[in-house]
Amino acid sequence: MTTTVVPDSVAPDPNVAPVVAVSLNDSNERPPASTPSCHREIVSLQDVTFSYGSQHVMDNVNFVVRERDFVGLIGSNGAGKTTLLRMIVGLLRPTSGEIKLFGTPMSRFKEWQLIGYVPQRNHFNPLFPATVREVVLSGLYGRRKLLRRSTKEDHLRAEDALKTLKIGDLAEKRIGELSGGQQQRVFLARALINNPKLLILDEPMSGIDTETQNNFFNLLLHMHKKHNITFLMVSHDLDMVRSYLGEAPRAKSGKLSFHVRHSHDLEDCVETDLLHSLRQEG
Ligand SMILES: Nc1ncnc2c1ncn2[C@@H]1O[C@H](COP(=O)(O)OP(=O)(O)OP(=O)(O)O)[C@@H](O)[C@H]1O
Repeated sequence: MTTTVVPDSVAPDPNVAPVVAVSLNDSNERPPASTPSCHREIVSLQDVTFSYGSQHVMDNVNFVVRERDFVGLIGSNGAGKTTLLRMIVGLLRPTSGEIKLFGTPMSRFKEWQLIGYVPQRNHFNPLFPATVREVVLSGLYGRRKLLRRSTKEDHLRAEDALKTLKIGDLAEKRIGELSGGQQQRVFLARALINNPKLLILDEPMSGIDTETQNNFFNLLLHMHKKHNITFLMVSHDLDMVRSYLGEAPRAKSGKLSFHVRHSHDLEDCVETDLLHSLRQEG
């Protein structure tokens, strides 16, 4: 099955426009000499500047996301949050500056399975021709494997992801028939299927009811605290973000604010298979 729901390539649209990066805490820029091996640099933004044509969006953004950080990216409408996430997942190219992923410059980075990405909510036509299972499976295919056939192991992983997100009973439904909250679960399952180290979420809670939002957020916090997942999440729900990440941003860049909380729950650097661990916990 080769259904691709999330666009895997976007023509870069270079251009103009500034904002200044101000680090409020230089511990973000300079790790202590004895940084443990499970606190490595996951995303490094170095003087990242971006414009769409003549429209400046951001200028000289510097920031580092470390392993086990939960980073909340806050900013007003049009501040450039989605644009920044799209650069980090390789869908847009910075006008200037450099992005490194897991210590490797973006141009040489190939391990895209380490990154799960849930874009801003799409509104699907109810007739969109993909089932929930196909959408989840498409998370495995990556950029270079779009045309490969799915294996038995792929299907087992999809099953795991569906059960973890409690959407197993929706597997054969068309994605467009689902409610907003159900669709968000499907896209989180799609992002989790590769057992990623970094999850990038663009307003994952928008348009879903408060109870579902709380459940969803608690699931994310659990993954952060207990399963070593690093998060970069855009959210407009300031109360929810601040309740976990604190009032004060770690860094500011123009209209963008980065709130950070580091997980210290597990001090060893044990690797776990996220889907299996979550299922075992029920
Ligand atoms: N494809 C595009 N072409 C031209 N301009 C764009 C494009 N996408 C976004 N922009 C503009 O770039 C700026 C940043 O947009 P972006 O979507 O990154 O902001 P955002 O912070 O995610 O906003 P929101 O909170 O509303 O989702 C906005 O002014 C927007 O109008």
